[in-house]
Amino acid sequence: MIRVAVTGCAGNMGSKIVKTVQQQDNMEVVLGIEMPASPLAGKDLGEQIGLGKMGVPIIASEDLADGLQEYKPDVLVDFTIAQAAVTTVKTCAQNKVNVVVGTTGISDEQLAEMNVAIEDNGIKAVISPNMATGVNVFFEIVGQVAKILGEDYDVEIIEAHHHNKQDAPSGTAIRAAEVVAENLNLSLKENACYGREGMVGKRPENEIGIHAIRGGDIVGDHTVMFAGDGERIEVIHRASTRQAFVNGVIRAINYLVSKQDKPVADMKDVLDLN
Ligand SMILES: NC(=O)C1=CN([C@@H]2O[C@H](COP(=O)(O)OP(=O)(O)OC[C@H]3O[C@@H](n4cnc5c(N)ncnc54)[C@H](OP(=O)(O)O)[C@@H]3O)[C@@H](O)[C@H]2O)C=CC1
Ligand SMILES: O=C(O)C1=N[C@H](C(=O)O)C[C@H](O)C1
Repeated sequence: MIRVAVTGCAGNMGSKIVKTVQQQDNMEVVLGIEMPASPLAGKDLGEQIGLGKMGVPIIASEDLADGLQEYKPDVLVDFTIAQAAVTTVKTCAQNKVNVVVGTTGISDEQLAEMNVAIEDNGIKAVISPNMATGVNVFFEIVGQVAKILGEDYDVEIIEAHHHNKQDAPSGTAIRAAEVVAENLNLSLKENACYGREGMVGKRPENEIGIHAIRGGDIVGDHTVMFAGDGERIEVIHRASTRQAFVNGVIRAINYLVSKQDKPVADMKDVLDLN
């Protein structure tokens, strides 16, 4: 059995990941982790997320190192917030626990910090801003369209998410922008435009627009628009339930444990899209 720990275990994603892991024949949840000083600490995980008593504890994240030593997970899955994810990955690395990280809003510096901890301590990690199979195929299509159309088409990326989302733009929108930039041989840093307001003037050539909508319970929509003279192409992915992401997490855990041959992989590796 693959022993799984879940940070953010009572959150939108964490709670669904716990439920789906428990339905697998080859894995089980052994530990849940919540916010520092969380009132959920010490409670039974199953009882807190509607599964009934599981005999699996929730601990607060300040006790993570002790929890990893005691419950010995093979993999920890993190869907929390960026700063928490960095601390969690470092603690996992020091305790030789592999990680699957879906948390977004992670800066380049934070990602570098995580990668150093992973490589220095010899653990493995799958890190991806979107675990859904369809989104990872969407990235491939977006890359191909960008390459075929070239620089004559203006690229605008629009994402929409629920009103509780903390980070903007979404990690998926940023990855889509990176894919476009790579395929057009452009620097994303130099050409990204995050929203527009006021007398912004004529659209610069090569600009990659990125726009975030927040409202209601939208699970996650991403559109990449390629606008040319007299026509446009829109590549769209819409997630209608979070189960699409959770299913990817299960695939990532299995891949990490049985096939992964490099320290840091992403869903392209998991889905064999390389
Ligand atoms: N890669 C992917 O496929 C996907 C990625 N995401 C990303 O996952 C992240 C979480 O999303 P979502 O589940 O909707 O968010 P939620 O706010 O529902 O869940 C986050 C959970 O993490 C907890 N938490 C916060 N800080 C810590 C900490 N230091 N230690 C342990 N737990 C902590 C929160 O506790 P509290 O509520 O008390 O603050 C909460 O229970 C986001 O970054 C989101 O963008 C989401 C969906 C898919
Ligand atoms: O916060 C969310 O909900 C989601 N976040 C991810 C992102 O930022 O890309 C993935 C998904 O769209 C849902």
